[in-house]
Amino acid sequence: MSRIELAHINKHYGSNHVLKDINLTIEDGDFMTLLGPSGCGKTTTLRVIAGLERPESGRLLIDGEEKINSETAFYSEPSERNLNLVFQSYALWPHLTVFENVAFGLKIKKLNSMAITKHVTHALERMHIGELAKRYPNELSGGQQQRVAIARAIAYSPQLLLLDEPLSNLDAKLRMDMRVELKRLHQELGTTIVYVTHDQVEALTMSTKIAVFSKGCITQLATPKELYMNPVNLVNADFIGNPRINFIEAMGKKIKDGIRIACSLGDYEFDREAFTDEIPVEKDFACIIGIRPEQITIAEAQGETLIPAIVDTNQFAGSETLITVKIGEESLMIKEIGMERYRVGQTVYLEIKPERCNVYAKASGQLIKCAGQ
Ligand SMILES: Nc1ncnc2c1ncn2[C@@H]1O[C@H](COP(=O)(O)OP(=O)(O)OP(=O)(O)O)[C@@H](O)[C@H]1O
Repeated sequence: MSRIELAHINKHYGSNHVLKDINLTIEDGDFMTLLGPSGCGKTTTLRVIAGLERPESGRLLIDGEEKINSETAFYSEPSERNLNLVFQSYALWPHLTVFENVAFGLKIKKLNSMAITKHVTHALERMHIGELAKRYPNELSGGQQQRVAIARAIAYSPQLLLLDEPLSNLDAKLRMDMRVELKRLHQELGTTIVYVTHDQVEALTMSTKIAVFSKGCITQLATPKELYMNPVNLVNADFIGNPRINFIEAMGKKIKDGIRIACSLGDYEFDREAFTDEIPVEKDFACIIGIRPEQITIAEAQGETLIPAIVDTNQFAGSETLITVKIGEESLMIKEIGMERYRVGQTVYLEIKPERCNVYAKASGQLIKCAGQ
């Protein structure tokens, strides 16, 4: 069992307030990813959990046991937290072989040699580096060393695994393989994993929950699907999704049971109603519509609710095609599965369904209507 509770954690480096009242509960068995751009406080949060940083205020509990209490100035040592850590810099013992590096922690736990061989072999195989067992770290590439570091952390079915950008040195294919392995490990062992990354694909593909960091704060805690579908503000909407979400400026009006959104798209007057519950805004307001590239559909024939647009570029991307279209001054990105179907300069007709749109208040940047409503 491993449940982690962070409450009101604040941390400064000099005058730099890097963690601003962090509150986060990581449930037993969660694969919790701390996601955000560089410098937003992800690693510092992980280091606080590990006991490598002391926050000035706040509490940390692991399995209900107090590990930090700033009020009583209590900070338990990293060795008392029963953690397995993998950092971006993997710190392998240079004088030990790969096998010995992975076996190191198991020897300290006093496992017999047969059990050690079994666990080490299995961990190396999981990381696809079984053939490297007899090599020394200086005979390995950065990516291979990184996988040895993960093998070392997972060798003894850990209950809690803290991983800081553990796949950063791997090429695209290996990273994908390792994502599958980590996800499988999580499913098989039910290990609680706290995973730091700025890579949204890693976050979306592996996590059960994602905490989005921005400038030392958590701005959203959600499942990958919730986060992708309904980012709570414009910053998160822009950060999640590749290709990026489209934003269209519009005017919003509060109506009975929902919202009316209107804007000019070239010569077309876009004016739609959407149903939603509470709208926390005044009657009329400036807003931004957010619509994902795969949520816009293209037709070749005209229709009353379809918006005329001109194909500007086509990007063939294997299984899908990315199309940019121009509507007057507006440029939109659309994603279609399959080969390119339209030529540059061709007039096409777009369908934008209001129920597929997120609507954000322009002034605050906050979500006021979710897609799916
Ligand atoms: N030991 C330190 N001394 C001073 N400032 C630090 C120290 N460690 C981190 N910082 C600063 O704290 C802030 C948060 O850093 P942190 O490493 O937590 O960010 P991050 O989100 O993990 O970024 P990255 O993805 O680049 O690793 C940054 O502004 C960073 O420069």
